[in-house]
Amino acid sequence: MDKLDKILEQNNIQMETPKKKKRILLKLGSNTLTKETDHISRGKIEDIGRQIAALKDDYEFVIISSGAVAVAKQFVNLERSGENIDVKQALASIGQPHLMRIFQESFRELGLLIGQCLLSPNDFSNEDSRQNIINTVNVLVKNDYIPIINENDTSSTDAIKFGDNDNLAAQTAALLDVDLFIIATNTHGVYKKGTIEAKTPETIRKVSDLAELKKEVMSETKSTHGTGGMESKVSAAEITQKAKIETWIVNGLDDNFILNAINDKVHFTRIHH
Ligand SMILES: Nc1ncnc2c1ncn2[C@@H]1O[C@H](COP(=O)(O)OP(=O)(O)O)[C@@H](O)[C@H]1O
Ligand SMILES: N[C@@H](CCC(=O)OP(=O)(O)O)C(=O)O
Repeated sequence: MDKLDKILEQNNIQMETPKKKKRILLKLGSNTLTKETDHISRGKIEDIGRQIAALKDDYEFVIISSGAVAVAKQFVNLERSGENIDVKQALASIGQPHLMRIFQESFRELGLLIGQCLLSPNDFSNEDSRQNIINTVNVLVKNDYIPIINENDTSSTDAIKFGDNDNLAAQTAALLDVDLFIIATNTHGVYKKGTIEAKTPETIRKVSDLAELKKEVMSETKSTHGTGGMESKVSAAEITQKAKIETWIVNGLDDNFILNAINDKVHFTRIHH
């Protein structure tokens, strides 16, 4: 017992211990951030900020945000086709500061502060890098800064090739041992395959068998900006499931999608362990 505890006990003073906040890792895909248009939606980023502000007494957020390539495509036309990997890397380099500017401006209006972290897949296999990521994020969060993470597309190409920001997000969730991993995409979670084909999509609401869930995924279907499709989201959930972290796949296009999922007001896929 330290000095302060002794004094408190002798004087029968009860100190309220601060409530431990739950940590949510929120992955935002390009489709969510563009609302499936050809430009980043400031309105969507504000919607996300408002929800984080509303939840900030109980939850702390770490964000993995795609969108660097999408934002650059809005106003840059590099010489060669945007489908070449090196051109996409250059687009990501141009788009990333713009993406962060939009986050910074929109979040600041809501009293939220941000920091940027760029990570590479290799970081997760290097013990020093792992510890450095944990340390940086912890200091940011402790000081009420929201870390906004993206892949470092200059040194690695997994995200822009395979949509592996889902994988990066899952690895980060496991590394930071978060309480909940939310993947925002453009569907109300994973639909039963037959119901997509019948054009009456029905969400698989609760699942733990990911091999079964994979069978429901249509592997060739990807949307406007998306790179990984639903397959990479289910693979990401395999990583978090092993780490005993619950994963939610929610529709980020809806307003208030985080609040509505937490309050069970919308359909989404909940993957438990
Ligand atoms: N069973 C399924 N349920 C829902 N979406 C599916 C399913 N199978 C494939 N998909 C496709 O996965 C897409 C989401 O992945 P993606 O386009 O990479 O989005 P994001 O940019 O959000 O990462 C959906 O728009 C849909 O076309
Ligand atoms: N680093 C890239 C990520 C690309 C990516 O994974 O996109 P998505 O499938 O929309 O999550 C970018 O910011 O554009």
